[in-house]
Amino acid sequence: MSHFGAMQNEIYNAGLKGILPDYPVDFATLEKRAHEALGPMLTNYVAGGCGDEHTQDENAAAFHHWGMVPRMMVDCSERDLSIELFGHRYETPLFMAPIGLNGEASRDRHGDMAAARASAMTGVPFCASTLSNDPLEDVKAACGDTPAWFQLYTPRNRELATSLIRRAEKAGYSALVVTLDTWVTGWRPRDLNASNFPQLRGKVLQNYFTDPVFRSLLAKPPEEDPAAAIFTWAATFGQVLTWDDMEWFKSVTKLPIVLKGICHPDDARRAVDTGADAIYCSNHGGRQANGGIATIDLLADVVKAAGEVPVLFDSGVRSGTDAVKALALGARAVGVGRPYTYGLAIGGDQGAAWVLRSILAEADLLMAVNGYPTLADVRSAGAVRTDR
Ligand SMILES: Cc1cc2nc3c(=O)[nH]c(=O)nc-3n(C[C@H](O)[C@H](O)[C@H](O)COP(=O)(O)O)c2cc1C
Ligand SMILES: O=C(O)C(=O)c1ccccc1
Repeated sequence: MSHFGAMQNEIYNAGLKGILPDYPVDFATLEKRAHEALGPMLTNYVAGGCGDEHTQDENAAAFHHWGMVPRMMVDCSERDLSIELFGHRYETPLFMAPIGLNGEASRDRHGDMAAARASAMTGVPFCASTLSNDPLEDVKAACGDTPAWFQLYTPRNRELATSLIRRAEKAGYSALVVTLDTWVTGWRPRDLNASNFPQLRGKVLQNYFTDPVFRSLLAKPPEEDPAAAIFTWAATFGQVLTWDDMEWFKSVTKLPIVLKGICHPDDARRAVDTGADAIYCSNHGGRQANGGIATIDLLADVVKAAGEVPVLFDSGVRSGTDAVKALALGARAVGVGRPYTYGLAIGGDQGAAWVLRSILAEADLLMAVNGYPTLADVRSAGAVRTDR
């Protein structure tokens, strides 16, 4: 039964002894502090989105036109925020979305390890990105007892793709999240104006540089000739996937397959028909396609089309309230993206864990005051669109 809301009393009680929190609990202050810590180049990359960033802004803003109706005289002195996914019971309905730049976000440049430790501390599962400053084996080990998932950017070279999948299986990841929406990078004015793309400067490529198949493609090891290794990475990075590829994924691994980037109900149905174990409704935080619709506004139709297949969600979640709204609209689990990376920037593992705990505390207390003791109650209460 949930204890997440207890963070509130801990903060007030510490205040009685004159101790203020080290980190903020609201997104606006968190973002401001993180941008100061990251500096302009990394801020451009993490905070930036595609085009004029309208889709990215809408992702967060659209939560405001969804509302929930409180219920009274319900015993919700205990709340249960646990969920079942891929045969495992998780204590929280959150997960840490894959963020390829975690490695660079923390001061020691081992932000993937710090994110993994935050996962171990909070029980919020970490979806480790293919793009990482530390190899996926080390990252998994740092997740402790909390299950972790591996996000795959499918290389054009299938032998390399297979090698990454085998490594993820061997390391003990319990799901494979295949990202569909980023075989080519969206048009990102902030990065373009600064002429800076971290991967092309050799950042976050350690999963490739430590891979035996990748290394076999090189004349010299990456340690000796990093420029050639980066060139080889760029040449193999972007594989366009089609529905026919599902057969290959199903043949190559027994891990549950999650398709990330699904926003259309027809695509959700196709994913189910071709054997996806979960659907991940996301527009990549508005970083890939501009001119899109806030993902939260598309979620309910994707959930309906997915039927019994669980739907994961991200894009624009900034608070516990946002998370509860996504759960009310049918998400099985809700991905926190930029907020935890900002936590890494201001306080490493402690900072990321603080952000996750704040979001959980707000969600728990919202369920308490709204009279929703379980996530089944949240879902049956639903969310109401207020602008129509
Ligand atoms: C800096 C950054 C790097 C990202 N890297 C990846 C990645 O490596 N793989 C992936 O599938 N998604 C990646 N994403 C997308 C996130 O998984 C998630 O969909 C997005 O952050 C959600 O939007 P939000 O953070 O605004 O809530 C990245 C997002 C950001 C901000
Ligand atoms: O920055 C991103 O959102 C991201 O995931 C990515 C990864 C590799 C190439 C381009 C974008």
